[in-house]
Amino acid sequence: MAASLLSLSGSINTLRTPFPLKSEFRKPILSLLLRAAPVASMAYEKELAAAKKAASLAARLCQKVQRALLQSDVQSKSDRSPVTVADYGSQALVSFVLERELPSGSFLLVAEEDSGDLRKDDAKETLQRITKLVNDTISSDGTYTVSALSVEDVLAAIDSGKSEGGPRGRHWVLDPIDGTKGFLRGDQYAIALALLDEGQVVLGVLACPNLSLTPISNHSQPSAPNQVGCLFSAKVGAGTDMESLDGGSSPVKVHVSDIEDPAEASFFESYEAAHSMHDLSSSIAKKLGVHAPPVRIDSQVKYGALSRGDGAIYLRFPHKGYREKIWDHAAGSIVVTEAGGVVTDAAGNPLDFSRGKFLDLDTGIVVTNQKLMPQLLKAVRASLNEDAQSASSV
Ligand SMILES: Nc1ncnc2c1ncn2[C@@H]1O[C@H](COP(=O)(O)O)[C@@H](O)[C@H]1OP(=O)(O)O
Ligand SMILES: [Mg+2]
Ligand SMILES: [Mg+2]
Ligand SMILES: [Mg+2]
Repeated sequence: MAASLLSLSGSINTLRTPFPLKSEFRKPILSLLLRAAPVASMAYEKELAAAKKAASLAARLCQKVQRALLQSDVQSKSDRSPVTVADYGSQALVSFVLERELPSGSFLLVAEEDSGDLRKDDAKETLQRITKLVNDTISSDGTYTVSALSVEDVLAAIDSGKSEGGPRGRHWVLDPIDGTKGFLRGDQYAIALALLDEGQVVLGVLACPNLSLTPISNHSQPSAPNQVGCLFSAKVGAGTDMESLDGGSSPVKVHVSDIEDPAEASFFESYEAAHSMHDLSSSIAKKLGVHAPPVRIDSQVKYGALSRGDGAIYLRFPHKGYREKIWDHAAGSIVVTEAGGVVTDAAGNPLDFSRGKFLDLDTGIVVTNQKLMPQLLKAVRASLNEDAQSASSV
């Protein structure tokens, strides 16, 4: 309940409460929550600092692997082994850092990877590589005086991520590399880490090693190498910050686009057509009156870019049968909502992170600012109806 009340973000219309709330009660409850806001801004401070450190270190490991992958002329880009090494290495590092930075209390982590395949006989070499990468990254940071981790330590750290989540207690939620396809292409990917408290996302961090600090208006726009690498962080009731991943810039508050006219808006969608129905997005954008072509980016980097107003809308409509996982949206959604945006499913319901590993969604995920959301949901409904009608007439 306390965490639910602390999840004050955005407008009264997007306020999530653990019980149905009639509209006439929204105002008094909002003012109550506003009075509680200073408490909210002090909460989770240690946890946020630990999450930023964990995601930054994991990003360092991933960058090293991606650089080696792109420079190698032997390894084909379709070879999944480098990404496997980086996924596991990133997960082990995040779990290592969180456990050291927050030693008190039980540590529960819901994460994408587990050590099953790594314990097989043919994975010995891969496991050695991961262990070396993790140890090298820890010693490059220099803040932990621990002896080198053994392969068993690394396996145990990866397996800390076996929590199932749910509505009770605190659970960290991790995607060690979100946007595997982008990672392999040398494009965008993110390390996405969030904390759930009593089923609510209370903080989130997105490390985006290939995102430029300056706004992107088009995916293909190159940026100077020294301007690349962003860290977004958000805490309930405290807004969203962006800083450079290398620590070379101070955090700045970011805000979603304040565009009210969809004709001026641009929209993000998955780079991969297999991850989201591009036809449906273009039909929605057309109905809404959006002129600009879609900006296609991999991973939760889309949430980060949207939180600083690079684009105004994010549309995600996975193909039938795909079930969204909480680690693919927990960090991204709080980064956007704390920057003033709204994240809902296609029916306009807020995302519910309290049901375990999966999100129980109506059709898709839509993200925009508060002004555009009503029009966007109307266009979404119209396009989905058309889609259903044409499917039934075939
Ligand atoms: N068939 C699929 N449909 C939708 N999303 C997918 C599918 N396969 C993997 N994903 C996940 O979608 C996210 C990236 O999608 P996008 O870049 O299109 O936004 C990633 O979390 C990716 O997992 P992973 O974390 O393994 O990369
Ligand atoms: Mg993912
Ligand atoms: Mg992943
Ligand atoms: Mg994956």
